[in-house]
Amino acid sequence: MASSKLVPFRLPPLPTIGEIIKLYKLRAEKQLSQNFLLDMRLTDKIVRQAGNLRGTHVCEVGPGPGGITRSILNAGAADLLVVEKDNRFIPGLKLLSEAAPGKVRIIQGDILTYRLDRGFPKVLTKTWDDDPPDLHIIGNLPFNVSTPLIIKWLENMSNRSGPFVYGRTRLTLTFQKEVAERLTASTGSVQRSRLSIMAQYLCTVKSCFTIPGRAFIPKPEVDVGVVHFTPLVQPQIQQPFKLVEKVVRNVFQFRRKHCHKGVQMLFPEAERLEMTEAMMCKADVDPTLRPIQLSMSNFRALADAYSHLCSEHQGLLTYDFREELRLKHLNRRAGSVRTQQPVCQEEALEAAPNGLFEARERTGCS
Ligand SMILES: C[S@@+](CC[C@H](N)C(=O)[O-])C[C@H]1O[C@@H](n2cnc3c(N)ncnc32)[C@H](O)[C@@H]1O
Repeated sequence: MASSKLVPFRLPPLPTIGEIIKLYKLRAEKQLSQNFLLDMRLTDKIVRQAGNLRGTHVCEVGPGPGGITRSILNAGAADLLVVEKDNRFIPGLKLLSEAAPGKVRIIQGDILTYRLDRGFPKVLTKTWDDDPPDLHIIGNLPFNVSTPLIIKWLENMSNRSGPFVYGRTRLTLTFQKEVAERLTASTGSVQRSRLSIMAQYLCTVKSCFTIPGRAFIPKPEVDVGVVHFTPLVQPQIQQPFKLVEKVVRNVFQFRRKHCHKGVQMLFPEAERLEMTEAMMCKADVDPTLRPIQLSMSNFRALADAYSHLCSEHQGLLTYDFREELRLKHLNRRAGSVRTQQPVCQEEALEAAPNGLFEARERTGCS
């Protein structure tokens, strides 16, 4: 931990966030989904969810006018790296950096591509089975960035790359409330989805609190959930991320049907029924359970059984039923050109193997 850990720090009096917004004419860009938090009690509350920040290193993603940034500094962070895409916010962030000399590093860049594995000193690194490192990531990002970002970071977590080269780096992030509910949903809950399994097999995921939309300027259409992630020492599924993602995506394909329907789509049409039966038997999972009723140990058993089948059947791991469907459709179309029969996408779906037709019944993103 940095030596400033023991020295309490408070920012000197500064213009309020509202005044900063006026001073630098920081009108929120609707197309960038910018919504600002001006209430320091709320920004302090978000930052408290990360735990004790005294003397730690922090990366804040999307600081904007700097409300959360101030709370992080007041919480005693020794080193704060902020990554902000929109250059209009840089002068306001520089003002903050001058008020906290030597503590703030400003990067104007995109967090989706920024190399966080190079952003902090290597001495911070802890081994994976040790306690988490003195490094936290905190951010209130637009929803269209926070979801792809957490998916990317979950994969980084499983490979111990990106921000996880330092060990089990903790994350405190905001999401649209419905996404926060999916991330934390337990077995049987209607919010249980692909995101629930992917996040929970790798981390302890804690729903911290909800911020009503009216707390933001301008007010978004939705409420916001604050979620805290701590990577697990032992992931609950011991298979490569891509394999787990494939199994979970296929199972949730038909979220209202029995889970074997989604499992079927992991296999080429010719062997579909036989291999689905083999997989369900090996996993010892009741094929009539709905995807939301499957526990983490059911998903672990399914991923292990699929991995076993992939080791016995070359090419299975790369099989994608959507590609098979696409080729089938193209062949039919070529045939119809020859015979002057019109063929449309609807007909291709009707002719598709059992299950694909039901794909059209899917509700929302799982
Ligand atoms: C919802 S606003 C929140 C601003 C501030 N954190 C707050 O709570 O008031 C999101 C911020 O993230 C920034 N941002 C959006 N996409 C980004 C990206 N890909 N990388 C870094 N910053 C991004 C926006 O410019 C904006 O400042």
